[in-house]
Amino acid sequence: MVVSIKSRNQLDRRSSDRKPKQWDTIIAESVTMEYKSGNQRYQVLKGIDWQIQRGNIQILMGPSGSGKTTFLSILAGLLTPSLGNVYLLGEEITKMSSAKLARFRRNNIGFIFQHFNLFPALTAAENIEVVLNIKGIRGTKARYQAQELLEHVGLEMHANQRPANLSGGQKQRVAIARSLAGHPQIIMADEPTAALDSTSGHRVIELLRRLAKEEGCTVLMVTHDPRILDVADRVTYLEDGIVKTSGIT
Ligand SMILES: Nc1ncnc2c1ncn2[C@@H]1O[C@H](COP(=O)(O)OP(=O)(O)OP(=O)(O)O)[C@@H](O)[C@H]1O
Repeated sequence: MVVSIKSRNQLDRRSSDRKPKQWDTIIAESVTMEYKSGNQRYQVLKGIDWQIQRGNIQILMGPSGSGKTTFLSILAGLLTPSLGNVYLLGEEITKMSSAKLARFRRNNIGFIFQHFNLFPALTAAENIEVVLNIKGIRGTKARYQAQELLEHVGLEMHANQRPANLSGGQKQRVAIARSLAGHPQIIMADEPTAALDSTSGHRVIELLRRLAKEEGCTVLMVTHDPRILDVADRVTYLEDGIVKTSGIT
């Protein structure tokens, strides 16, 4: 896939340009992932070195099957790499026990997926309250914070609606509001605008931009959506299991 970007500054830099670790929210060191298929093993990720600085919006692009979702899942601590290390906010998540990692993810990462994953039986506000409850925020405080989060995404008037009564864009904004519960420092999103029409897509993109630029969240997105390039600080192009700086013009 050929995409255009405004400046070569958006391109990934090679490891010689790497900043000291304290500046980076996410660091991947030699990340390798092998899958097995019958007796065969094949490498989807081939020793990737990579990093993202705080407050950046980083986009991950690449052809279908190039390993974007696998890489995002490893960076999020949802998958363990075959080899290599991942550091989030200065902590090595690849060394954490599963309980510690689950706690770390809960406290620090907000996830946004293409298919919303909202609970259909719960209202927009309740969908957010559930996550707040998991994070130890309950009762009136959770109700208040859920309302505040819905205001943040412009959906305060829809707090009592169930997902079936919301448009795709509104559902995605509820999902974003939910991912912000507890103020995570990192937002990870897989195709957050893929299911949205142009207006809703732009609202979601603007929201993600505000989170990064006004609130210092680090946003990592897998996307094929060229509109997101307008707000991206950097674009990484993944191909054949490695990070390529070419292929983007
Ligand atoms: N659990 C798994 N077991 C075996 N192979 C897998 C597994 N998950 C992914 N793969 C394979 O690894 C490769 C990379 O998959 P991945 O989903 O990471 O790619 P992608 O770049 O996100 O693709 P797309 O843009 O189509 O979503 C694909 O060939 C896929 O079939």
